[in-house]
Amino acid sequence: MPTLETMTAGAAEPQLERPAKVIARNVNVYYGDKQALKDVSLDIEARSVTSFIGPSGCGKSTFLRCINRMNDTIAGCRVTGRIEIDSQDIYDPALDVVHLRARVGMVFQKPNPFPKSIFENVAYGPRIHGLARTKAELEEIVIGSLQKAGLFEEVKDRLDDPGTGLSGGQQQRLCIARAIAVSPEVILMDEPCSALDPIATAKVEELIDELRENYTIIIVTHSMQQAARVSQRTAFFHLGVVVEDGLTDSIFTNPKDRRTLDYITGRFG
Ligand SMILES: Nc1ncnc2c1ncn2[C@@H]1O[C@H](COP(=O)(O)OP(=O)(O)OP(=O)(O)O)[C@@H](O)[C@H]1O
Repeated sequence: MPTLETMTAGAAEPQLERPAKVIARNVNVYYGDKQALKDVSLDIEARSVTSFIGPSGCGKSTFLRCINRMNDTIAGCRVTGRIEIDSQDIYDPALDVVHLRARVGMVFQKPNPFPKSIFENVAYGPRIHGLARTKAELEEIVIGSLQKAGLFEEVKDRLDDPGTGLSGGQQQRLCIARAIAVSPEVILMDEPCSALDPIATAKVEELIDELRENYTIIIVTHSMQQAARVSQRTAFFHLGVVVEDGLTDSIFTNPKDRRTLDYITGRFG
């Protein structure tokens, strides 16, 4: 573990190795009178995994929800500032939010398959977004998504069985298949493994590593080990601000801010 002495004060953080997919500038979020995020500015690298870490209540999920405008659905929640995906302002009033949420998929803490068959769970999104013209095309999307989510071999003989009958880890991979099925560009994952056992967690982490070739992934995690295992970049949140962000290795071995050091060495959180 690093000590304050080993921290290089003010060293310039390396630039992103790939273009930024998501750019946030001066984002503030309020729930009624309470400010949950303060002036957050962050670049999220394309086709890479970024972890959001930080103590409970510091605003990680709030910021995640800004990226697909899920906060719009929370009464009393107000967002200011600017967020762009591929240079497009996602808070532009003319933007189609349904289309945005297809581009920016989300996987939640608790696996939440629909009370439908395994097939229908994955087919639902492509159907409502009109992505398949024929039954064969729809089947192709469903099978391809289950394959990408590393689940197809385990469920290929029971696609008509209820999704809710799968194990927790399989359900989470089903939810990832469901997110992938509408060809998103960004996948947001809010503590996707916290309800899973270590073996199911390892499978989902392996999957995240494979998916980063094609998708920009942001994962909120309480596990610093998980952040270190799965992400190339990490942002540390504390009391509604992003204290620092950078390459995961540098955040964990050479943090620049005392608060990051205290968090990663377990002094709080
Ligand atoms: N729907 C909501 N209504 C009111 N306040 C909220 C709401 N959601 C979050 N908050 C508040 O905003 C702040 C940030 O919460 P948020 O859930 O984003 O933090 P977090 O870092 O994701 O926490 P955790 O790690 O515990 O999930 C907290 O003070 C929380 O109580």
